[in-house]
Amino acid sequence: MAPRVLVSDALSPTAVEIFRKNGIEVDYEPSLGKDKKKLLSVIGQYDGLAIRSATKVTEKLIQAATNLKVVGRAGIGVDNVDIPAASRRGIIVMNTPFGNSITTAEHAIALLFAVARQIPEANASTHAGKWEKNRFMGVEVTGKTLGIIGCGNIGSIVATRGIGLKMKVVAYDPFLSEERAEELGVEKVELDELLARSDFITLHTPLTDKTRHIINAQTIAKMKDGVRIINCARGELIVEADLVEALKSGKVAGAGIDVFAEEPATNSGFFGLPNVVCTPHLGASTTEAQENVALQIAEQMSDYLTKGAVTNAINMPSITAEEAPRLKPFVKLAEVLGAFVGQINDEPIEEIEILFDGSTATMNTRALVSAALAGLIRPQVSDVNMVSAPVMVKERGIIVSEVKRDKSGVFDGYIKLTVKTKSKTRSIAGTCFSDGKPRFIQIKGINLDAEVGEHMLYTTNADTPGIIGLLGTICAKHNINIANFQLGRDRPGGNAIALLYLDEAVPQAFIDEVLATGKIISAKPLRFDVSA
Ligand SMILES: NC(=O)c1ccc[n+]([C@@H]2O[C@H](COP(=O)([O-])OP(=O)(O)OC[C@H]3O[C@@H](n4cnc5c(N)ncnc54)[C@H](O)[C@@H]3O)[C@@H](O)[C@H]2O)c1
Ligand SMILES: O=C(O)CC[C@@H](O)C(=O)O
Repeated sequence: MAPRVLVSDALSPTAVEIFRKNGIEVDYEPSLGKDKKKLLSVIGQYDGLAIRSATKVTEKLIQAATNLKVVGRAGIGVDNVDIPAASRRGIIVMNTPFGNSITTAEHAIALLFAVARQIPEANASTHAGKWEKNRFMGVEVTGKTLGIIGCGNIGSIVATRGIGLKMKVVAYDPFLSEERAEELGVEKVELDELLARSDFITLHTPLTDKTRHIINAQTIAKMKDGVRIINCARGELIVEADLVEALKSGKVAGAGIDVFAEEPATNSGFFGLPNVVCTPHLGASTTEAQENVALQIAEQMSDYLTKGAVTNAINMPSITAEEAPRLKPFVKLAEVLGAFVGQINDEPIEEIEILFDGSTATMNTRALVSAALAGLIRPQVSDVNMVSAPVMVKERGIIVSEVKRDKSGVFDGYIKLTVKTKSKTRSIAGTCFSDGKPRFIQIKGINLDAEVGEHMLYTTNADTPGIIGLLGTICAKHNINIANFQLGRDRPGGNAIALLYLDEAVPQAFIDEVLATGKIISAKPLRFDVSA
């Protein structure tokens, strides 16, 4: 059955064409995002949800979205999506991080000029037949200092435009390297210095716990008198009441506000202030940007729903359409390795190390780590996947480390999982042969070569004669067919293991009987998802 996607905000119709071209059924309901009740009642039918900013993807919506696999944001900010809730449910959230950057940067520059020269007010007055030449005295931007808070994609473009306008550009961004700052021609400074030196301040950070209310009465007090502030990022970066106060007092000479703490903003302290230029979240609203983001999100969502390729996901490592087929058997391998340890383990896990040897070290190991964690945690939480597993592992306080190394043995490449609990360290390694099927090649440091089947039995014993006969006899007694029987030991007479691939699951009576012989130390029935 073709995957189904709902477009619940006003995306360019290009998105619909692309979904259809990719064999996806699509319902285009551009105002549904505003109708929470109706959206809630239909969301369960869809595999994908394509949105802009009007649709709020809340935990409640996610709970009702029983088939949802991907949320695609045609734009950058994903603060209208409850990402932890989506991750817990294994739903990928993707955005289009570059499609509207230029457009938004241009809007910031447009607002900067509009504020500097009071263009909207002058326009209204002129249209009204007044000729108030003396009322509108502006300021030049040439030679002025532009302070950029958040110098990522959009902030960097604003910086280059500012430099083109002969402004002196300073930037505050803890993640901006000195090299990048130099390359852009901006001076990297601390926040207080930016506040003290800037004639214009423009905001370009995402909304996070650290950036929320970054502009408030205290930070405004540190600014130059007569500063002008532009916000094309998110409304909640500013304590709006504090800025309104400063605009009224003249401490802040003007503001260009594209985004509001509450949107749609129908009532705001900014409204009616003559020194404020407002636009209704138009930063991304150009034909070019809307085409870009619609096209990109529809391609990305289609690639994920039809080929398993992951691009620009917020909560999952990327997997390109080209690498998806090569990676697929190794994703399965990582999952079954995780599932092996997850099933034999009976204590809380403290640490997990995932070693990538040889060719596997050159693959997309972040995706493989996610797959191993999903396999590991699935025995406890059945509906976990590669998106939700890392979140769940983190929530449980488990330390995960990844090691890569050059080819070290006979295999072109293999993956080894080592899991530490309070009392034990367990390890298992596996590889994929050219048939694309996973094989276990080492358990507890003991070499073997075991095909992975849906039903398996793992036993440990002291290396003594008679174990094959013993297990074979009990299988025969329970009428359970053995597809494959693998043995291994660390040394003659030492620790030995057996891994049986069976045609069906063993009942508890079987395990009791095996243990009652006194020759088997432990016996664990295992189950693996071996579907392609
Ligand atoms: N008005 C609009 O229509 C519109 C359009 C596009 C994007 N946006 C908003 O603009 C924001 C920025 O977009 P972008 O593409 O430049 O994102 P980006 O991720 O490329 O850049 C954000 C920058 O902010 C920096 N940052 C993070 N925390 C910070 C902090 N505490 N202090 C200072 N800097 C910090 C990051 O290091 C990064 O360099 C988006 O998150 C979105 O909310 C608005
Ligand atoms: O969709 C829009 O119009 C706004 C998009 C913008 O806020 C973004 O974060 O990309």
